[in-house]
Amino acid sequence: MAEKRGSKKRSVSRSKLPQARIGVIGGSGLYQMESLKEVREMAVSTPFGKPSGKFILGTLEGVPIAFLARHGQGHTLLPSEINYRANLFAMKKLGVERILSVSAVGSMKEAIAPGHIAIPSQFYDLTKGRKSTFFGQGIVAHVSLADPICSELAGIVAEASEAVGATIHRGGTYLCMEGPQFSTRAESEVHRGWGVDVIGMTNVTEAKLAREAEICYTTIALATDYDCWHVSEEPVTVEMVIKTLLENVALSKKIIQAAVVRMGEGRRCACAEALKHAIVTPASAIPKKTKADLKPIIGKYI
Ligand SMILES: CSC[C@H]1O[C@H](OP(=O)(O)O)[C@H](O)[C@@H]1O
Ligand SMILES: Nc1ncnc2[nH]cnc12
Repeated sequence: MAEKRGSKKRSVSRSKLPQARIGVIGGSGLYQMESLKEVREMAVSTPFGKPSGKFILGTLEGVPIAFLARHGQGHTLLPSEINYRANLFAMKKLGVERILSVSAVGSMKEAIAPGHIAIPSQFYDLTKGRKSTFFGQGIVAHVSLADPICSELAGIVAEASEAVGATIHRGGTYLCMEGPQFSTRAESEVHRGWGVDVIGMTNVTEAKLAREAEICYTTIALATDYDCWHVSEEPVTVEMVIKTLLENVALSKKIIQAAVVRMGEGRRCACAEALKHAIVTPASAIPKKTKADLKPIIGKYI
């Protein structure tokens, strides 16, 4: 069922959209979730343009899920081409409260071997000028990003990962580069010197927008390679990444399933109220159109 816009078409209001509690963003190698039941596809419109593709809505262990492949179903979008704002806004519109983000990453530490799962707690942003805020257009807000990952959700994922037999690394820093090229050896050495744990090209932008949308966010990062710093490994190639991904995609699906059954209904974390003291602009000064566009995000505060 596609959501329609325009004067001649009937628009579907947010309250009529099926409300999914958990969002799953699939990265490289994860384009669908066969275990979903009662599945249907939905195109969701946003004031920021089109998401990466149609959402797959369904249930997992009875819990409503919204799944989106961030690079598109055929992996047609570069990390820099992804419309992160549309993806996250659509998740909010669909009623998502928690996002599990599955990603391929390069490992910057010997101990994080290919095939291991990292659940980072921090990001370092080296992206270049991506659109990574919903604000502007007459409304100013500054959310806290000191702890960009929801520790409650990350804890659930860590427990779930261990339960399905994954080797996990809790905490650490995910450096998000712009890409699409992989790092030079010099960059890789510098990143290691900074104490970075894993490197990827997508997650920080999602985490920033999730926080603005008051959605809990955690990364399930599958280490696929040692980037290009490791003395006894060849520099990373797409072939290397895909091979490790294909060997481990079933593991990430098991982790998602085990995590979903461990999630209760309510949220005790601060993510749910991230905007409470963040909006600077008084409601009376926010342009009408901006208010209307951002209603799913700011509606409860203005
Ligand atoms: C296919 S290798 C590089 C590619 O893989 C990661 O994608 P994702 O985070 O969506 O799993 C990395 O960020 C790059 O986009
Ligand atoms: N080495 C690497 N650098 C950036 N993104 C990646 N995704 C998987 N491996 C990566």
